[in-house]
Formats: sequence, C-alpha cells, structure tokens
Amino acid sequence: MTREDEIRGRVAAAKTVVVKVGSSSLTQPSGHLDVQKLTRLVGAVAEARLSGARVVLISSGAVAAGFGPLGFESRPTDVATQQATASVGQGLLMAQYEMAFARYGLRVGQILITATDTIQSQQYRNARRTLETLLDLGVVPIVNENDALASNEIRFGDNDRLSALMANMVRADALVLLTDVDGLYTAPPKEPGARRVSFVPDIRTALESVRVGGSGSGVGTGGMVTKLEAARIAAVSGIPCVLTAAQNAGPALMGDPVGTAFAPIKHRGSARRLWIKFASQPRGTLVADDGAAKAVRGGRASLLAAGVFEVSGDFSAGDPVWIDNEAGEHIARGLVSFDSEEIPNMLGRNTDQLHRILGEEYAHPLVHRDNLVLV
Ligand SMILES: Nc1ncnc2c1ncn2[C@@H]1O[C@H](COP(=O)(O)OP(=O)(O)O)[C@@H](O)[C@H]1O
Ligand SMILES: N[C@@H](CCC(=O)OP(=O)(O)O)C(=O)O
Repeated sequence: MTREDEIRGRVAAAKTVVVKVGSSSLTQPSGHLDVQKLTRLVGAVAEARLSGARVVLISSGAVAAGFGPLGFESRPTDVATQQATASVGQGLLMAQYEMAFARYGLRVGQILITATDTIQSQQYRNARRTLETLLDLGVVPIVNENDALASNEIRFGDNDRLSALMANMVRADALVLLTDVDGLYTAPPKEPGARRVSFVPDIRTALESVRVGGSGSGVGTGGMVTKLEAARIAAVSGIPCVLTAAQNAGPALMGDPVGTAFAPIKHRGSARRLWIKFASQPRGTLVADDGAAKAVRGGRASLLAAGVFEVSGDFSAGDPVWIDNEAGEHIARGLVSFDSEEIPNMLGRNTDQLHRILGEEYAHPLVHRDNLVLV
C-alpha cells in the first residue's frame, strides 16, 4: 500500500470528520445560493453520517444566500453591508440545510463562531463541549464564522483556517475541503499546463513545486492560499486532509483517489495550544529578558514577571499576547493572566515579592506554560 492509499484509507475510516464547503461550491455563476448544489452536498455528507461517522460541516454561503433576498444585484463589498447581509443570509442558509438533511432523518445545529469568542479557555471549552454534545446526539453541527458580529481585524478571514481549527477542536480524524476546483494544481488552474497534484506528502515543502493564487470565483475569499494554510494546520495537528471539488464529496469521504490528499506530518499535538498558535490575534507584547526568553524557548517554562521588563498594548486577562526577546523578535505567543494595567507594577518582581507587596492573587506567572506556544 502506498502512503497515499494509507492516507485515503484513514479518511474513509474516520470516526469524526470535518467537511468544509466554500461559497464557490454553493453558488450559481451570479453569486446567488444554488440550492441544487447544496442539496447534492448534503446527500454526500448525510451518507457519511448514516454510515456511522460523526460529521461537522463548516459552511460558507451566508452572504451568498442573503444578497438576493435583500434586493442587491451582486454581493456587497463594504464590510457593514456584508455583515448585515450575512445576518439575513445565515438564517436562509440554515433553512435550506435543515430541509435537505431532514430528508435523511438528520438534525442540524448551528454554531456561529468568532476568533475572540473562542480564544479564552472558558469559551474554548464551551464551544468544544457543545460540539461534542451535538455529535453525541447524532446531530450534524453546521459552523460558520459569526460574520454579523466579527469585526474586520479579528475575523478568521475565511472558513478554510476555521475548518482546520475546528478539526483540531473536535479531534477529527480527517478534514475534507470542498471547493470549485478538483484539487491543488501546480499553478492557478486557468494557466496553461497546470496539472492536478494528487498527493502532498509534506505540506512544508509543497510550495516549492506549486504556485497558488487567490480566489478565482469572485465569491470565495481565500483562494488556494488559505486552503493550503488549512491543510498545513491539519498536517501539523496530525490530521489527514483531502482537497477536492464539492461534486467529489462522496468519493472523497469514501477514500477514492480524487482531488489532493495531504499527509499529516506530526502526531496529534495539544489541540488547545494549536488553537492559540493559529487562531489568536495578539493584543499586546511582553518583552522577556535573556534568561526568561531562554527558559520559554526551552519549552516547558511559564513566563514569570521576574523575567519581563516591558509591556505594551491594551489587553485584558485571558487575551493573547506576543512574548518577545530583547532583540524585539517574537519567540512565543500565549494567553496572559493579568490586565495590561496590572502588569507594570509586577515587572521584575519574583513570586515572593509579588505575594508580599501586591498580594496572593499576583503571585502567579504572567503567562502559564499551558497557555503558551513557541513560534
Ligand atoms: N494552484 C492552485 N490550484 C488550484 N486552485 C487554485 C490555485 N491557485 C489559485 N486557485 C484558485 O482557488 C480557487 C478556490 O478558492 P476560493 O474561490 O476561495 O474557493 P472557496 O469559496 O471554495 O473557498 C479556485 O477556483 C482557483 O481559481
Ligand atoms: N462566512 C462567509 C464566507 C466566507 C467565505 O467566503 O469563505 P470561502 O468561500 O470559504 O472562501 C459567508 O458565509 O458568506
């Protein structure tokens, strides 16, 4: 058996699988929602579900479903109107999914998610618990970014990365990315001579032999760039990934050699840490002295106030921050345990001093090692 066959086999045997479908696979050429395409996709997902897999569907398409009913000729371009359109379209999109899955006797549940909602450990655990419970109940969770509320800077930006993060969160055995091309090509598919790549053994070196571009459809957002990012997040999370056209959803889920398969390059790491690494948008910086930087780089140390001499940014306890070294290089990111105003008083003080001068609640690391990832 080749390595590719093994990866395809793992996708077919997945107990939990995350399937992501992009706007370009759910829309007509005009950009409006294409109910037939959605219905066909649901057929493939329902079949996997009814054969025993737990399936999470990450679906774009809220803006596509909303702009027609609002009387717009085309997809709006300004953020506020896009967000309002998504708010209208999300309900319409879910109504179509509910109807389509009901034909198979399946229930769906909606989850709308934003980066900031899920970066703090409490919310992360809540999201994870809700997803697990939905899956235990046999429901197909349908996830989209919370477009109506997410502000531009903190958006995941597209659903590709979100799908890989969700695959992590639910500890999926496979990720299937569905789009409007039948796989990764050696160059943007419109270019003459571009060929489909059927297997990527190591995503870290894939970009040496392929050229990727942005969205070709005008309705998608990330193009192949964000799909490869998603495949990379999956690969470093130990999750096999297949990228193919939405029409191939059924065969892809059954392990047939369609699209592009990406091999995982690591065993499964800590899902929580990967989430911090890939989903967080740091809101400030703690500058560590040489000793603390070395300890953090070593991999198992928390960042103590004693080893930090500078803080910048405006953040609250639980927010993500950069940890920089004295040369100003980012060495790690982590979730900080104190508000930015509390930290100046703590800098350079050891745990005893913090306890004595500021009180017990300050005698803790600025960033606990469980909430810290190296970059
Ligand atoms: N090397 C490549 N291989 C395949 N597709 C590519 C490549 N470079 C750019 N693309 C473009 O990426 C598009 C898919 O991304 P996108 O439109 O964002 O889809 P979705 O809405 O499914 O997220 C394809 O239609 C294609 O035009
Ligand atoms: N969340 C947005 C879509 C984001 C988007 O276009 O993503 P994608 O088509 O996956 O590149 C929506 O539902 O319209």
